[in-house]
Amino acid sequence: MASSEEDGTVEEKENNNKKRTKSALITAWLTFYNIAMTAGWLVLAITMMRFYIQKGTHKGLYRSIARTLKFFQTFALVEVGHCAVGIVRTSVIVTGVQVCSRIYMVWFITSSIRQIQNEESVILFLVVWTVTEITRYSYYTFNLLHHLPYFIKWARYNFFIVLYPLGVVGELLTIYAALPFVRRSGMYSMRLPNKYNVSFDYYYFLIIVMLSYIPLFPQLYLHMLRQRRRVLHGEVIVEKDD
Ligand SMILES: CCCCCCCCCCCCC/C=C/C(=O)SCCNC(=O)CCNC(=O)[C@H](O)C(C)(C)COP(=O)(O)OP(=O)(O)OC[C@H]1O[C@@H](n2cnc3c(N)ncnc32)[C@H](O)[C@@H]1OP(=O)(O)O
Repeated sequence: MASSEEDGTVEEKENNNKKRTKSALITAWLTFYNIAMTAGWLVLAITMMRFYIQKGTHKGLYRSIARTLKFFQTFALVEVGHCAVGIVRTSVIVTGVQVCSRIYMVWFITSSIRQIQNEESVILFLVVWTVTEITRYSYYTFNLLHHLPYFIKWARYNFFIVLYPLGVVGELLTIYAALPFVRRSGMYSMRLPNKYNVSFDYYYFLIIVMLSYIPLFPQLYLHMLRQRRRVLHGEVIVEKDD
């Protein structure tokens, strides 16, 4: 009897130790990840500012940051993994839509179509993303370190009110600017007849992507407004399971 009680206690202690080690490893990984991402977006911000100050124009700016942008934006896929394995309390769907739409914007629109890289709309979404991400990742970092300055918390849950719609405007105008080039070049499209007997028109796909903002954006925006009420005003929000 005594020995089984002792076993129970030893087992409990071992389980608690394992849980503590796991939680410390997760915190260490998330802290590293968030610091790396804050640094990445800070590098992008500084590179963009330096480019503009030195050249006095936004033309050529996208090309100068394309590699770094592709790297850090694509690396954000890790975040979908964080949600999927449950190490952060965020919906896989919300994060997935957010991250994938950005990666799509970078790889399959802006980087693929050189003719649109100097559009003002590209600069608009780049500036908006950069401010958002520096704020968001520094919020997560300070939060994990239990030293969160109030202005970062405030910025994380207020900036998006203006930045989110501005980012969407920048993205939509960029896709719109891409349409004529996509139509003319027939890029990423498959015309019949072909050996797979499949037809795909990237031009119409882009129009569908633009239309998909109509149902998706309000949901993401409302999600952020609910997060804002929860974090800044302490409201208890019961969300549907995504
Ligand atoms: C084929 C392609 C098709 C494409 C189709 C396109 C349609 C797309 C339409 C929509 C378009 C959107 C485009 C995006 C544009 C922009 O980004 S514009 C820029 C402005 N944007 C914003 O300001 C919003 C940014 N988005 C978000 O913040 C997202 O909603 C989010 C990234 C998914 C985060 O939301 P959420 O996690 O729910 O909120 P949080 O409050 O931040 O986190 C909840 C809890 O989880 C913890 N946490 C999350 N991540 C981390 C982390 N990395 N490290 C540590 N902790 C993390 C966080 O601390 C919270 O914890 P608690 O406080 O304990 O609850």
